Amino acid sequence: MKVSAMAAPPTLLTVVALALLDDADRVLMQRRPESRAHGGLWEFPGGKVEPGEGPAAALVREIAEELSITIDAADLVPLTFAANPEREGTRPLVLLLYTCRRWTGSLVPEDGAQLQWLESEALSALSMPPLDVPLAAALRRHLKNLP
Ligand SMILES: Nc1nc2c([nH]c(=O)n2[C@H]2C[C@H](O)[C@@H](COP(=O)(O)OP(=O)(O)OP(=O)(O)O)O2)c(=O)[nH]1
Repeated sequence: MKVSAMAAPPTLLTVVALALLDDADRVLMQRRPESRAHGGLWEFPGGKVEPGEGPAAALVREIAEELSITIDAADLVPLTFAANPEREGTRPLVLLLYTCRRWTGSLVPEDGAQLQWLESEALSALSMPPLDVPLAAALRRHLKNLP
């Protein structure tokens, strides 16, 4: 097929997510407002990278918006990623997970959202959006020094 006859390919959507860790290796999880997509599910806070934005800058911005705290891009450590199944007609998406152990300010959830600090063992009991599930499993392995 000629390129001109093909529909414009959907561009990759990059989404960033944060495992914010406290001194006891607990992770902060966020329950999405009921009214939104994936409403009521627990996820790593974060969101979409805007055009022209880098992933670390996007995460700093999303965390300020969602949790009302300040993190420094220099404190972000990439951990792993997840991707949706690549199917024709579906926009490809990658979800990049970073860890961070430093922040300033007090945690305040967004309207309708809830926040909870959890031991990594407790993550598997949460209802999560599909791509957060493998991220949580990788975080648990990382925190337990497992392969
Ligand atoms: N965390 C997470 N995000 C996912 C998954 N699957 C999936 O399509 N997404 C998409 C939904 C959103 O477009 C984006 C997450 O960004 P976001 O948290 O800012 O989403 P949102 O609902 O607030 O924004 P919007 O899409 O309504 O504009 O990633 C998943 O399994 N986990």
